[in-house]
Amino acid sequence: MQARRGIALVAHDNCKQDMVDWARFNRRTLAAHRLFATGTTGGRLVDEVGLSVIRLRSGPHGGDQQIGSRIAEGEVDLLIFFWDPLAAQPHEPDVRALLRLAVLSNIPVACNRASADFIISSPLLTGRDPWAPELVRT
Ligand SMILES: O=C(CO)COP(=O)(O)O
Repeated sequence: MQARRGIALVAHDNCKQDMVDWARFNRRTLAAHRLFATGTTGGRLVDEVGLSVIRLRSGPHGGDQQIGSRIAEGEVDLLIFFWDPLAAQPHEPDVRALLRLAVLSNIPVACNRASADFIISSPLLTGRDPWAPELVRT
Protein backbone atom coordinates (compact mmCIF):
# COMPACT_ATOMS: atom_id res chain seq x y z
CA MET A 1 0.00 0.00 0.00
CA GLN A 2 1.49 3.34 -1.05
CA ALA A 3 1.58 6.41 1.18
CA ARG A 4 -1.17 8.94 0.50
CA ARG A 5 0.41 11.95 -1.16
CA GLY A 6 -0.81 15.46 -1.77
CA ILE A 7 -1.14 16.10 -5.50
CA ALA A 8 -1.94 19.52 -6.97
CA LEU A 9 -3.62 19.63 -10.40
CA VAL A 10 -3.75 22.88 -12.37
CA ALA A 11 -4.43 23.56 -16.05
CA HIS A 12 -4.80 26.67 -18.13
CA ASP A 13 -7.91 26.93 -20.28
CA ASN A 14 -6.43 25.56 -23.52
CA CYS A 15 -4.96 22.63 -21.57
CA LYS A 16 -7.98 21.69 -19.47
CA GLN A 17 -9.24 18.99 -21.83
CA ASP A 18 -5.78 17.46 -21.77
CA MET A 19 -5.88 17.45 -17.97
CA VAL A 20 -9.36 15.86 -17.92
CA ASP A 21 -8.28 13.13 -20.39
CA TRP A 22 -5.08 12.46 -18.45
CA ALA A 23 -6.87 12.37 -15.09
CA ARG A 24 -9.54 10.03 -16.48
CA PHE A 25 -6.83 7.65 -17.71
CA ASN A 26 -5.09 7.77 -14.30
CA ARG A 27 -8.24 7.97 -12.21
CA ARG A 28 -7.53 4.96 -10.01
CA THR A 29 -4.06 6.11 -9.04
CA LEU A 30 -5.15 9.69 -8.46
CA ALA A 31 -8.13 8.67 -6.34
CA ALA A 32 -5.78 7.07 -3.80
CA HIS A 33 -4.23 10.45 -3.00
CA ARG A 34 -5.29 13.82 -1.60
CA LEU A 35 -6.01 16.07 -4.55
CA PHE A 36 -5.89 19.85 -4.67
CA ALA A 37 -6.84 21.93 -7.70
CA THR A 38 -7.48 25.49 -8.76
CA GLY A 39 -11.18 26.34 -9.11
CA THR A 40 -12.09 25.70 -12.72
CA THR A 41 -9.70 22.81 -13.20
CA GLY A 42 -11.05 21.22 -10.02
CA GLY A 43 -14.64 21.68 -11.15
CA ARG A 44 -13.99 19.73 -14.31
CA LEU A 45 -12.14 16.97 -12.46
CA VAL A 46 -15.10 16.59 -10.10
CA ASP A 47 -17.84 16.79 -12.76
CA GLU A 48 -16.19 14.92 -15.64
CA VAL A 49 -13.83 12.49 -13.92
CA GLY A 50 -15.65 11.94 -10.63
CA LEU A 51 -12.59 12.63 -8.48
CA SER A 52 -12.79 14.02 -4.99
CA VAL A 53 -10.82 17.28 -5.04
CA ILE A 54 -10.08 20.10 -2.61
CA ARG A 55 -11.04 23.03 -4.82
CA LEU A 56 -9.30 26.32 -4.23
CA ARG A 57 -9.98 29.66 -5.93
CA SER A 58 -9.71 30.04 -9.66
CA GLY A 59 -6.14 30.72 -10.80
CA PRO A 60 -6.55 34.38 -11.79
CA HIS A 61 -8.34 34.98 -8.46
CA GLY A 62 -5.58 33.65 -6.22
CA GLY A 63 -5.80 29.89 -6.77
CA ASP A 64 -2.17 29.55 -7.86
CA GLN A 65 -1.09 31.35 -4.71
CA GLN A 66 -3.25 29.07 -2.60
CA ILE A 67 -1.62 26.02 -4.18
CA GLY A 68 1.75 27.66 -3.48
CA SER A 69 0.85 28.10 0.16
CA ARG A 70 -0.12 24.41 0.41
CA ILE A 71 3.29 23.55 -1.02
CA ALA A 72 4.97 25.82 1.53
CA GLU A 73 2.99 24.12 4.29
CA GLY A 74 4.24 20.73 3.09
CA GLU A 75 0.78 19.49 2.10
CA VAL A 76 1.51 19.12 -1.61
CA ASP A 77 4.08 16.52 -2.65
CA LEU A 78 3.85 17.00 -6.38
CA LEU A 79 2.47 19.45 -8.89
CA ILE A 80 0.90 18.65 -12.24
CA PHE A 81 0.59 22.02 -13.96
CA PHE A 82 -0.39 22.04 -17.63
CA TRP A 83 0.41 25.69 -18.29
CA ASP A 84 -0.22 27.16 -21.70
CA PRO A 85 2.99 28.06 -23.58
CA LEU A 86 0.98 29.87 -26.27
CA ALA A 87 -1.17 32.26 -24.27
CA ALA A 88 -0.35 35.15 -21.98
CA GLN A 89 -2.03 34.97 -18.57
CA PRO A 90 -3.27 38.01 -16.65
CA HIS A 91 -1.91 36.43 -13.47
CA GLU A 92 1.52 35.56 -14.93
CA PRO A 93 3.32 36.66 -11.71
CA ASP A 94 1.26 34.13 -9.74
CA VAL A 95 2.10 31.38 -12.24
CA ARG A 96 5.79 32.16 -11.94
CA ALA A 97 5.57 32.28 -8.16
CA LEU A 98 3.90 28.87 -8.04
CA LEU A 99 6.50 27.29 -10.29
CA ARG A 100 9.29 28.97 -8.34
CA LEU A 101 8.01 27.67 -5.03
CA ALA A 102 7.60 24.16 -6.42
CA VAL A 103 11.20 24.14 -7.65
CA LEU A 104 12.48 25.71 -4.43
CA SER A 105 10.64 23.08 -2.41
CA ASN A 106 12.11 20.32 -4.55
CA ILE A 107 8.81 18.65 -5.35
CA PRO A 108 8.33 16.90 -8.70
CA VAL A 109 6.64 19.17 -11.27
CA ALA A 110 5.09 18.06 -14.55
CA CYS A 111 4.19 20.71 -17.10
CA ASN A 112 3.04 18.41 -19.89
CA ARG A 113 1.51 14.98 -20.32
CA ALA A 114 4.76 13.17 -21.04
CA SER A 115 6.25 14.33 -17.73
CA ALA A 116 2.99 13.71 -15.90
CA ASP A 117 2.99 10.13 -17.25
CA PHE A 118 6.47 9.54 -15.86
CA ILE A 119 5.53 10.88 -12.44
CA ILE A 120 2.17 9.15 -12.13
CA SER A 121 3.68 5.78 -12.98
CA SER A 122 6.25 6.11 -10.20
CA PRO A 123 6.04 3.27 -7.65
CA LEU A 124 5.90 6.02 -5.02
CA LEU A 125 2.41 6.81 -6.29
CA THR A 126 1.11 3.53 -7.66
CA GLY A 127 2.35 1.39 -4.80
CA ARG A 128 3.41 -1.21 -7.38
CA ASP A 129 6.87 -2.61 -6.90
CA PRO A 130 8.46 -2.69 -10.39
CA TRP A 131 10.73 -5.51 -9.21
CA ALA A 132 7.91 -7.64 -7.83
CA PRO A 133 8.51 -11.27 -8.90
CA GLU A 134 5.22 -11.43 -10.83
CA LEU A 135 6.29 -8.45 -12.97
CA VAL A 136 9.77 -9.68 -13.78
CA ARG A 137 10.09 -11.70 -16.99
CA THR A 138 12.61 -14.47 -16.78
O1 LIG B 1 -5.19 29.88 -14.03
C1 LIG B 1 -4.87 28.79 -13.64
C2 LIG B 1 -3.47 28.47 -13.33
O2 LIG B 1 -2.61 29.55 -13.49
C3 LIG B 1 -5.88 27.73 -13.46
O3 LIG B 1 -7.01 28.22 -12.82
P1 LIG B 1 -8.41 27.56 -13.07
O4 LIG B 1 -8.28 26.10 -12.80
O5 LIG B 1 -9.36 28.21 -12.10
O6 LIG B 1 -8.76 27.86 -14.51
